Amino acid sequence: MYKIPTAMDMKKFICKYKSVFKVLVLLCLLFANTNGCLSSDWDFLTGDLLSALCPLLATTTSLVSDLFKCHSIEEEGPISPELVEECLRCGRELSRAASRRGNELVKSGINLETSSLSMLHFFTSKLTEDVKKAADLSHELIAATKLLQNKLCSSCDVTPNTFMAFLEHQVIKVHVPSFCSPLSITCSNSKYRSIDGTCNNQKHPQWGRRGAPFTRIATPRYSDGIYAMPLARSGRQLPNPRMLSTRLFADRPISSRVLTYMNMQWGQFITHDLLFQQMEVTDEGGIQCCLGNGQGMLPSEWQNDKCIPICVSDDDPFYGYYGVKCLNMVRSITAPREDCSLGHAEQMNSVTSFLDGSAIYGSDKKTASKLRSKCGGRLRQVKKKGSLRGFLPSVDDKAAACDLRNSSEPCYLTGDVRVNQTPTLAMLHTLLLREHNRVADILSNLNPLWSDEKLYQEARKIVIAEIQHITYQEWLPLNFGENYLRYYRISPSNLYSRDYSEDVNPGVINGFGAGAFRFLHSIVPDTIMACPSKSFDDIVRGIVAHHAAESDPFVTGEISNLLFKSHNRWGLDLIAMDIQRGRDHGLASYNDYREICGLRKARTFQDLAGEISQDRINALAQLYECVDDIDLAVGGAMERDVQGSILGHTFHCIVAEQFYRTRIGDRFFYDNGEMPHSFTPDQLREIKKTSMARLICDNTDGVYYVQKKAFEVESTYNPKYSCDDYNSIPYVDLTAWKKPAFDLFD
Ligand code: HEM
Ligand SMILES: [Ca+2]
Repeated sequence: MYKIPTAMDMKKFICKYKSVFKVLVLLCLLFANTNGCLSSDWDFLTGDLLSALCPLLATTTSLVSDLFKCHSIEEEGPISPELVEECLRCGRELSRAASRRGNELVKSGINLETSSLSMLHFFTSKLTEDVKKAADLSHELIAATKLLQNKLCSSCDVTPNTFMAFLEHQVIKVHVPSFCSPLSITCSNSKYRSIDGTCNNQKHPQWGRRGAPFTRIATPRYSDGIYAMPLARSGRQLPNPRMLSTRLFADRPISSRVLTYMNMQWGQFITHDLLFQQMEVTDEGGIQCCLGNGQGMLPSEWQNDKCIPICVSDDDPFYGYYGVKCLNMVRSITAPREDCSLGHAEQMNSVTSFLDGSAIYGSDKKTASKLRSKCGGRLRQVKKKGSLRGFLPSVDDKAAACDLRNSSEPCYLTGDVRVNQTPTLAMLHTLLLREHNRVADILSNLNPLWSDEKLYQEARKIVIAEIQHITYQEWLPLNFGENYLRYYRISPSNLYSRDYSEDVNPGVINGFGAGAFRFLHSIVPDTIMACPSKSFDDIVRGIVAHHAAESDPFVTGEISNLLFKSHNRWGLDLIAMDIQRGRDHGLASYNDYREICGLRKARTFQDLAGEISQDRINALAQLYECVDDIDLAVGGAMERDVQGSILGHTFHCIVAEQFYRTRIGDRFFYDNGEMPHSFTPDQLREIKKTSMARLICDNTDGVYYVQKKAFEVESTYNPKYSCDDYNSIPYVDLTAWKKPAFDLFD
């Protein structure tokens, strides 16, 4: 049933690294005493519940008490299957007790009622049933790992880190179906992508699917090796995220000279296609970690174990004025590992990792079906007076999904619940909804006998190809430079590419979603366009005329003080949240990522001089105790830009790696040739004519002129052209999709 490591295995392993252990033991002892304000409530739970729930594990006599002594290894038996099973059973009990406790806390009045409405919506975002089930299972496995660690480490010279290294080498597979069994997926030979991303990779059908754990390129730095928030090398707390935000990311938004607001908007849109890190919620509602109106931290006995609030100091330059001392923050949901093994926590991606239009079409079958009109291959849309084109449909229960002042305000339904974050994001969703229906109508005219299903799938395939083309042909080279595309061999090909590899995991890298890509929060301009009185076309015109902010460590107060404030006077700090989120996910340090990205690992702050300016090095040295402590989100943001890119070396490398995997690991990538689902050469040539400007021209009523490069501001080098000028803004002719009448069922 189990692949159980033997005591001998463990002893050999421990003995091999004995000298290292002695040093680590000291660190381990330090860790044990420095949990402080950021610890999860593990101690509380184990203290109170363990002896009641798990008498076997609570006893002080260890079943494997002599395991780590380095003599007479031959006499030792294997770690008993009973121990592992007992850890699993208790892990389940403990995590269920923790979730019951979470529900009770909300029911007893510790809820988010006093937050602004939009903040409340943010923290109460519901999990679908299957996502919740997987998240619950991962809690059980994490708790079981922790119990095993406690048991094995309690009476011996072993630290959390060495325990994890041991697990890594001797993975304890849990093949007890009642606890966890690896997904078994049967794939058909479909010509189209599945909605949930399964079966894209035929060798690893689970890769890139909705609900998959994020992939890692660096070992995590949880302080207990498993799930506890990271600490500084010294064992003390890492610097406060809000302090880092105010000291290093000044509120001084500088306009980008070249990039439009649309460039920022596309970035957020493709982010939402690639990943979604949902937060833990209870069955009774969102988790509150602060005293009602942020005036302080809840005492630990009232805090949910998933709380990771951000403390704010009394002299904070903004919140100090309002007496705010605590910003709510809750841990991301976690996923079981692909093989169900015990080990450190992995966070869950609750959308498909592929760049596959999941934000438009949904990542699960139920949502996908709800979004379809079931006629002519179209998506559901609503009509408005005075406009020939459709708009996004509304959710059934608007008040539950949106922050509304009155019920006539919109609250949209799309493939992604984050659509309502800003009006300009909803605008982009609308453009793509219209594009789908426009394409479906043309295909239907060309092939009147095609079924709704065939039209939907073909239109979806074309729209996804357009999204991929715009991203890889226009957006990536503009933001990260042509060199980067060449270096990673993902430059647009003349026609087909043949680079698909079923050995490349298309999953989203944890350090990309919880670190590197979030740096682009700095290009959010200070006026987030929120003008419901403007017409749709006005918003589109505005978005290609307005500038994005410069990509630098200066960010607008709109997101560093006022996020989700709605009618309140203060909101959240997205920069502090990005830093705290990186810690929540146990992301390796900036220094570790430097090394992965080919730079020399810094031993002193001064070693950063090649990438970071002296004044920023000085600021970092004042805030962090040790160069190894620097968070990825902070160190990466301080680096000078790589030539031709809006990112510094380390972020650039992580982002490049991600877009490489997103392309090479996607069997359905639009220009893959010689596959049963590949576009014909005529079709692909047409797809490659598309552009952001064309997408705007084809899906608005009254936008007649657009600059050719819509992600760049208008200039003499990038002038506006008429939408009717098909030479300057080429048009995608779909006649290549006309099939002979007998060709109905391919
Ligand atoms: C108006 C603009 C934007 C707003 C208001 C916004 C807001 C947010 C919020 C509230 C989160 C969740 C934070 C957390 O709980 O940890 C988030 C996550 C994220 N944002 Fe943004 N964002 C914006 C634009 C962008 C842009 C332009 C990019 C990149 C090009 C970006 C990349 C990300 C990434 C990678 C995540 C993590 C994925 C997720 O779970 O959503 N965001 N953003
Ligand atoms: Ca996706």
